[in-house]
Amino acid sequence: MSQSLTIPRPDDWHLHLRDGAVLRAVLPETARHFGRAIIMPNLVPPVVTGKDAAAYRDRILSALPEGMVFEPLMTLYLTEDTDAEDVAAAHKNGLIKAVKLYPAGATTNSASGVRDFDKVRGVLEKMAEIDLPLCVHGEVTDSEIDIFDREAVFIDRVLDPLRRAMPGLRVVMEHITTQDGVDYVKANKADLGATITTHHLVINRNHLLVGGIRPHYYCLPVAKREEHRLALRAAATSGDARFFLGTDSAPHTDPNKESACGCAGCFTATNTLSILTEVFEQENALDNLAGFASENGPAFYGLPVNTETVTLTKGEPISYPQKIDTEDGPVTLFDPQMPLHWRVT
Ligand SMILES: NC(=O)N[C@@H](CC(=O)O)C(=O)O
Ligand SMILES: [Zn+2]
Ligand SMILES: [Zn+2]
Repeated sequence: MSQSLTIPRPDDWHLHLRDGAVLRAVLPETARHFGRAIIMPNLVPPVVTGKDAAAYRDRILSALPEGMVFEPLMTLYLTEDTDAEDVAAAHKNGLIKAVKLYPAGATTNSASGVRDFDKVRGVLEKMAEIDLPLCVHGEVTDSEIDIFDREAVFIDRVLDPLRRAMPGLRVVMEHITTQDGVDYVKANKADLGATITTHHLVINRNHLLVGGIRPHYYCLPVAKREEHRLALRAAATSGDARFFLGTDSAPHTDPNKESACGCAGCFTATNTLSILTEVFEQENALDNLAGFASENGPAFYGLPVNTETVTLTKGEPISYPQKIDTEDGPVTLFDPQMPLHWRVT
């Protein structure tokens, strides 16, 4: 007997589309299944001003194939020179849905991020006033902090003090990877949410390092111990509305991944929904998939749930490409190392 599940069309609350040839190749992979996505601004150079975001949105919409419907939800990259009035104007005219904070040096293309939090105080105060959420890459960058501890240390040293200093600022902890992240969200109110990626529900650090180093499992924040993966699975499938899907699908071409100094990022857009459904089924939580993938994100961002639906049908394991070709070179798709039985129809 075939089993099927219909949910509102999902959205991706953390997505990297890049630009140019890679944008053209990866955009359909997301637009096929997702209605909207929060578009990360870490281009080179980054999307800093309202003007940059408007131009990037136009490039995304021009890259969308005929007949596909997709709404990019734009963000601005917070720098120490960001102008609070420009942010407010871009929010007022509906262009942006969030501002993104990268601690300088924390991840791919984060060099223009924030070093001195005093310099962005004015912007954060304005955001609290106009109720514009701050999305945070939550890792400290201090060289003496072990990479596996950087999220937990960020919560204590940066995030918690920042939230205390900015009451009223709504924050999304992006791509949480630890029990500490889960606990911190749970201990707070609905003004704090967190996105969880597909791949962090599937891999732990052994997948990355045992039996040979696997560059396509390297992302930031780096996958942690198994107990943390289990905490993320519990949070994502729990039905708690403060947790929602942000795939962090982050394409890099193979030469940039399979390198002596490979880039961080897992590309998951193509098979994300099938993987997620498999995970929710394994956790006996198929009833909570709609919340995680389609409802909790819009609720946090104050947007309507998509009215269209997608149906997932269970059957023989599906096939999907190993790589997506782009004019800049191939991009390897995330391999969940398990058969996927749920097809999106
Ligand atoms: N997640 C990643 O490993 N990489 C992202 C940046 C980010 O989200 O930190 C990227 O832009 O490639
Ligand atoms: Zn990040
Ligand atoms: Zn990201």
